[in-house]
Amino acid sequence: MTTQATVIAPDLIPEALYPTLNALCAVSIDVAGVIARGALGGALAAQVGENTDGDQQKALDVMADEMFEAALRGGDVRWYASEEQEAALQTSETGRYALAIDPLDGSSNIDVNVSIGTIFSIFEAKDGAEESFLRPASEQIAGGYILYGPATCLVVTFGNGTLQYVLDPAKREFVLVEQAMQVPQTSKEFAINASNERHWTKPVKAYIDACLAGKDGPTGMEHNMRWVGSLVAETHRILTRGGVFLYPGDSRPGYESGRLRMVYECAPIAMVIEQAGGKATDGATPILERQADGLHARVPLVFGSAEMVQQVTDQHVMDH
Ligand SMILES: O=P(O)(O)OC[C@H]1O[C@](O)(COP(=O)(O)O)[C@@H](O)[C@@H]1O
Ligand SMILES: [Mg+2]
Ligand SMILES: [Mg+2]
Repeated sequence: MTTQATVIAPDLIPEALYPTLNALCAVSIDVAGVIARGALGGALAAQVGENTDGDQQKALDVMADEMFEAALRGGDVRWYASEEQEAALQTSETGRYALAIDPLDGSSNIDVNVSIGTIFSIFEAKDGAEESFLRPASEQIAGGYILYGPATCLVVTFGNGTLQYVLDPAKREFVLVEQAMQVPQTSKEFAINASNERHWTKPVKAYIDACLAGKDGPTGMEHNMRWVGSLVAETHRILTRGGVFLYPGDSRPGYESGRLRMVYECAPIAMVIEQAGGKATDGATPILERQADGLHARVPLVFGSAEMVQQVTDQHVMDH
């Protein structure tokens, strides 16, 4: 596999982070290549194990993790924390950064040819692995994702707006297409796994009931629903045309804090969304004010158009 990529418009990327971002991009092009070959590349969705969270590990989850870890070794990343590995690894003696990654997000969509992605979060490294990641999400210095869809895109923020790059596969170049993505302030679209309805809390049920009531309800407008099952794809849709996404805590055992993990899913998605003028909360508190108490800790996630996220918060406040 090649390890070269070029990210165009490097002036928008902090110079010290460029090599790390470039390494992520190079691997993502190879991952995109594997995904594009689908079944021709073997059984990518075959179950090969279980991760710490009890999730099935698919062949592509493990392959992507190995590819990112190998490419980052010996570079500027001192601590590497992955969804697919129980503990963080030291990948260099002196590297300046701590990088957390969901190497393959949306695993249940691998075998159905639906968009999947990679999510990453970067902090300045501290002396220990855990202290590098278990800190307020507002201390991230970069957050982003790569979406493996009909087009492969990189969406990233360094704390100064949200940038979008699209891969030109023939040239192995990520080309800047948007310098300041903006989440529309409101929308008609909501995203939630409705099969969990009977387990929801009162405020979540009240908010979704209001959406379902359409123009006869308190919002006075019709709504539409989407659920892809890949957080990266939902985020990209919401960044592009607005909407709200909810993965709340519910009453299923193990789902008290929802399904999504703070360090390598919720924190970077929250940073990308907030930098684009949207909001991301746990239902009440901004995700960027929260800090995980474990590498794989979960947190309820509500994000998207500012007005819609505020309505969910209002429901939670009313319920107290
Ligand atoms: O299975 P559900 O309840 O629809 O959950 C879907 C969510 O789980 C995830 O697949 C979890 O991520 P992984 O695939 O990385 O484990 C998200 O991408 C998605 O939003
Ligand atoms: Mg994920
Ligand atoms: Mg994953």
